[in-house]
Amino acid sequence: MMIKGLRLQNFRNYQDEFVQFLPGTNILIGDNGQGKTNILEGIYYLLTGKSYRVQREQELLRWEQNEFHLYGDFLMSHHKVSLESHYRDKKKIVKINQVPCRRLSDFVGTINVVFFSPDDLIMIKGGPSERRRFLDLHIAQMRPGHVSLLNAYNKVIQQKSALLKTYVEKNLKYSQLQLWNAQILELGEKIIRNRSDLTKRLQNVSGHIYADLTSQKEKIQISYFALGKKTIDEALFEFPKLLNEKLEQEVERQMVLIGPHRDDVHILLNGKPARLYASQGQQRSLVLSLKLAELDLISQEKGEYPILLLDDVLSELDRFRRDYLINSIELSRIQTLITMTSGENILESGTFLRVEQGHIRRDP
Ligand SMILES: Nc1ncnc2c1ncn2[C@@H]1O[C@H](COP(=O)(O)OP(=O)(O)OP(=O)(O)O)[C@@H](O)[C@H]1O
Repeated sequence: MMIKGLRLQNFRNYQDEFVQFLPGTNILIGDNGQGKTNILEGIYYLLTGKSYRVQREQELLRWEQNEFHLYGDFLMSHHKVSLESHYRDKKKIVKINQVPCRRLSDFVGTINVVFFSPDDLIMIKGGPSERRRFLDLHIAQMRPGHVSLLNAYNKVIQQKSALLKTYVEKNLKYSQLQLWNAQILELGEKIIRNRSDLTKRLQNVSGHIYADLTSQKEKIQISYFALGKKTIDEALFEFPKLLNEKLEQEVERQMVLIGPHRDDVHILLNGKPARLYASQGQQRSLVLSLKLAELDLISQEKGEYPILLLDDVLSELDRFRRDYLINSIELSRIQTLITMTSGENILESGTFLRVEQGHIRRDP
């Protein structure tokens, strides 16, 4: 998969800018604060309907503007695909080949992307929601139905939470909560299965990569930890019982205590929780292994590598890991867009694109 061109209108610090990309490595080079990351963010938003950095589209609007447009030309299996995203008045319209899509899930995953930035270290040290987000974003690209599933599930959780907050005051009955539990069970089971399937595949691939990165000296184990149970089979078997057992406690605490919205991914490094014990360098290696595994899994399923976006990553890796990453990209001919600050001189070959105050030009 590759991106051939991108037009940004009123997106972040871009007024109206067009940029062409070539196969292989494209290096976005410039001083701090010129708009390098904004380009990657635009591509990521165009392909996933989400920003990697912020929750609200409002922040993506160029200051003082009330609408933005993004247009991208892509290649997938030698076919041209054009994607368009238009945001105005809190509404977004997305088009594939000029045809509007009704739902986000109709276009997410058309062209795949893997984003890697230093902020991703939060996947290791941050809370469970960061790890769930990583899984969900990957699954959504592979199985767009996962987006609808999560939306439906989150709505049910919100409705049940609202009911729990007024339960005593309105003198409600358990049977009313149990109606929501039936939906939590049905949707939650599918979410758990999707996430645990992906985790197993990630474990296989990233386990090998991590071992390679550490000359076979260190070992990682990754497993999906559902409903606080040791195995997925046990969690799914106990799910209906747990939902019933926790009702009283849920009423007392006024929150939904059982379901995949509280699950986690356990990452063990040499048998110990990475969240507690991994050093900075080990965290970087872990995230690098997971990202490379993501690339691999997408290519296994789609028959082509996704587009890789690397934001300020190379300068953070030591020589060995950087070379490992660059070799993997070059060997697999993955189209990669890399941001680099002027003067870093980490990469010598590739297409250089100079970014200066919201303007992009090809560097000779
Ligand atoms: N909504 C917005 N409207 C206009 N300009 C914005 C908006 N959001 C951010 N900017 C500007 O975009 C610039 C930051 O762009 P970006 O994050 O892409 O920088 P960068 O080139 O990647 O820098 P660094 O090397 O420091 O990471 C800043 O100058 C910021 O003021």
